[in-house]
Amino acid sequence: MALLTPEDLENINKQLQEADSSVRKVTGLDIKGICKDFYGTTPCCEKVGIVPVTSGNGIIGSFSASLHAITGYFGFDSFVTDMPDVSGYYEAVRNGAQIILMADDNTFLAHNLKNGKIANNQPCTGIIYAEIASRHLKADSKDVLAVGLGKVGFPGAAHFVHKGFRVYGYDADKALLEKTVSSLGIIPFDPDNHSDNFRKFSIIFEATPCANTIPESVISENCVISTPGIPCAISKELQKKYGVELIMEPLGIGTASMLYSVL
Ligand SMILES: NC(=O)C1=CN([C@@H]2O[C@H](COP(=O)(O)OP(=O)(O)OC[C@H]3O[C@@H](n4cnc5c(N)ncnc54)[C@H](O)[C@@H]3O)[C@@H](O)[C@H]2O)C=CC1
Ligand SMILES: N[C@@H](CCCCNC(=O)[C@H]1CCC=N1)C(=O)O
Ligand SMILES: [Mg+2]
Repeated sequence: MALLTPEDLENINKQLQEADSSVRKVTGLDIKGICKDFYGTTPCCEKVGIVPVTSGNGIIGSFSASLHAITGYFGFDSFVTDMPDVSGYYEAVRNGAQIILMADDNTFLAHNLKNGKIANNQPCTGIIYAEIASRHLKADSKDVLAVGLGKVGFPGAAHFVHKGFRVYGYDADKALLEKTVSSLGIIPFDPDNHSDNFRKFSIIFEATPCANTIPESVISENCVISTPGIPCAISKELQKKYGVELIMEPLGIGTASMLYSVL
């Protein structure tokens, strides 16, 4: 399980603002606009209780504080409980939380106590990053390259398929790639050796825990790389050389997707 580090979360407000302006450039809408349009919901000051959780690797420095900043950015009224775990959950409900946000090492959830809706960060992240990329105003075709088909990547690839895109997919885990090819009907495509069907993409989606997974050969001018994967899927040089519009942010876009999906 790739866990966030406090370094990933530094200047979360700045990272969120920069990601928002990239989303606006690519789609003409900001993150709020995408979430509103996609989920058909809008926040009206729901109270969000953020509960730190000590299990497993324990509390991640600035994780709760980052969620507090993120929920505020999207117009929610939020608080972090003083206590963690069960006591924190009790404190959140007693203090009027309508939505609970909490994460252990495997699951990061949003639970709306009023309507019973619950969301998981992994599919919500894959789907919203795919949704953003699918709205690339200057896409040259409906072809998409999706690298990394795990708990975040698979739902993202599935979303592109449901939206009628032609998905070329790759995962280092051959068995997983095979499973995904048969279940989603995507086209297997290894970006590192594709001499047979050489091609470039204007929409690329990446969800792996590895750096530099997108080689120069598949990048087209002014392409969009929508990547929740940490660390970054391409080098700064390649990003500059091809005028790549990078949609990448460590926590906020996925959290917004979770929140809008439970309203
Ligand atoms: N930005 C955000 O909001 C979020 C980011 N993440 C990050 O997304 C990444 C993926 O998370 P999960 O899907 O939960 O992990 P996962 O382990 O379920 O999936 C990762 C997949 O990438 C594949 N992979 C690894 N190296 C590869 C390579 N070099 N080329 C192609 N495929 C490769 C693995 O075989 C695996 O199937 C992690 O870095 C995680 O930290 C996760 C949640 C939210
Ligand atoms: N229990 C800790 C939080 C652990 C979060 C682990 N999950 C991740 O790092 C996922 C969530 C989005 C990206 N990666 C705390 O309450 O401080
Ligand atoms: Mg995010």
